[in-house]
Amino acid sequence: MGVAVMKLRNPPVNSLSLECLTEFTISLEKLENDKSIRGVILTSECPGIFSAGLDLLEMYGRNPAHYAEYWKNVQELWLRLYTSNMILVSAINGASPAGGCLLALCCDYRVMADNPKYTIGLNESLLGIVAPFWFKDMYVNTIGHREAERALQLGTLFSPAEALKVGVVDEVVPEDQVHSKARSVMTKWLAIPDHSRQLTKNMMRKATADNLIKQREADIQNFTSFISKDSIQKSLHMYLEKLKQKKG
Ligand SMILES: CCCCC/C=C\C/C=C\CC/C=C/CC(=O)SCCNC(=O)CCNC(=O)[C@H](O)C(C)(C)COP(=O)(O)OP(=O)(O)OC[C@H]1O[C@@H](n2cnc3c(N)ncnc32)[C@H](O)[C@@H]1OP(=O)(O)O
Repeated sequence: MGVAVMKLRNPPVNSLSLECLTEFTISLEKLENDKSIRGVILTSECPGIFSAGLDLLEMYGRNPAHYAEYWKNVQELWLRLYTSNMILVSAINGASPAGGCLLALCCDYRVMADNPKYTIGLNESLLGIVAPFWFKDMYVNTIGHREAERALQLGTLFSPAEALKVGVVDEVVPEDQVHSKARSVMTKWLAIPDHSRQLTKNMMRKATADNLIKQREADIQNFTSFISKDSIQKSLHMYLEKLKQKKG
């Protein structure tokens, strides 16, 4: 039926390393250019984890040129996903913090597994960093200004039930039904003529995408100088240590 399933596989936690981001973008571009493909189901092959988000090791202890290169690729993936002409449905089968949530938010429909261990949200503030304006714009578009304002400041990671209530996801289903539900949602969306759906999607998303497109270079500079600050590097160091200590 012209549907591809993209399974994220970058063990152990599907963090979006530079290599992973690049491969993701290339795969998406290939699918976009394949006229037989009308929809993509985005999911994960890592048990219990959709994606741990951006790779912290790409943003810690590197040089400014690396940060700039990394951020350019993060922007590129986001623009491709957010403005895709294809129908994107995410089957969120695990934890989905920060950049993981970003991937899901780019989709047209989000189905999440009903497992309270899995959380989703833009938790950047918990790391001592700030969600960039285009992450924020997409959050506002999805859950509204008030909810986004609160969730961004608190760095809220929502359980599936909370995520459904606030609108971060569209549907929560038993874990063993995530993929079948994503497929049935896709079937419904495929019934809509592509041209009208695509024009409508473009109308809804263009202003948000253009907001980044018109200031991509400045956004790269902002990221690079922000992430290079000693205080921010210290926060990331502490966060990475906390992740290590969690293991005991
Ligand atoms: C006003 C001026 C503003 C200017 C602003 C300009 C720009 C904005 C600036 C910055 C924005 C940058 C945006 C970042 C978005 C992000 O995505 S940041 C990443 C956020 N991700 C997280 O917080 C997730 C952290 N991870 C977890 O919570 C857990 O690992 C997990 C995903 C829930 C899985 O838990 P589990 O118990 O299964 O595994 P472990 O915790 O034991 O992890 C295994 C292994 O993996 C390492 N790891 C985990 N997450 C990441 C990651 N995101 N990147 C890299 N590595 C990760 C973890 O450290 C373990 O490693 P090991 O000890 O070496 O085995």
